[in-house]
Amino acid sequence: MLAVTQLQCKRGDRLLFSGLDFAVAGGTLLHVRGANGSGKTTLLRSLCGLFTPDSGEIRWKGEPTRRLGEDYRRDLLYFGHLNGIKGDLTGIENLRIAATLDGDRVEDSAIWAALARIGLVGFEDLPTRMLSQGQKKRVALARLILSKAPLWILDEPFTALDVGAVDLLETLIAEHVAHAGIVVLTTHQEVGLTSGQVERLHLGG
Ligand SMILES: Nc1ncnc2c1ncn2[C@@H]1O[C@H](COP(=O)(O)OP(=O)(O)OP(=O)(O)O)[C@@H](O)[C@H]1O
Repeated sequence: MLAVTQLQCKRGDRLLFSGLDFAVAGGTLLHVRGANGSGKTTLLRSLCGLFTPDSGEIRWKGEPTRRLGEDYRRDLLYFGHLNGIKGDLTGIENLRIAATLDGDRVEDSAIWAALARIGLVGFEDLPTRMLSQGQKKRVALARLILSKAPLWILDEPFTALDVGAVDLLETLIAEHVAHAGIVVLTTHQEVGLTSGQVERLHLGG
């Protein structure tokens, strides 16, 4: 479903990777690994169309992603280093806006339920700038519960989460893969799955 051929990325004069080939089918977790600076974030941003590779092709359902444009972005949920959470807005408002931007119609009751599942009962109506770092991250992660996108691209999603939130995120990832979704992620920890495939890609030789 997601296929990369002969991808090459440079940052300045530094060649991060070249000739990168891989394909990921539904029901698969692709764990991208490599040392600090090996290009993991650059690869994930390339997959999302946020960074332009020097050469190579990224295809989704057989079509080049640059040609699919919006049709690809609708199928994609990207979770980057920045939470993408607006501090002046409440958790409810943030998730409502995120869903609208993703092109999803989501009922408010589903947003309240997502925030409850992620452990934010009682914090739904506070401006998110009043939440702790971990709580802000939980608001952002609630997007995973609400999203209908088949492709999740998650860059270090476990950072700043406590044990309970780590367990929940592992469960969400496992459920997504079990429902034939694709997860591409970078993390320094192992992620267990109850069903589906785990594949590994190592950057940096
Ligand atoms: N905006 C930028 N301009 C120039 N070089 C950059 C830029 N962003 C990243 N780089 C360089 O590209 C290389 C790869 O960075 P990238 O963030 O993709 O690595 P990473 O494997 O995700 O690292 P980490 O594990 O530390 O998060 C690094 O050497 C970094 O210095």
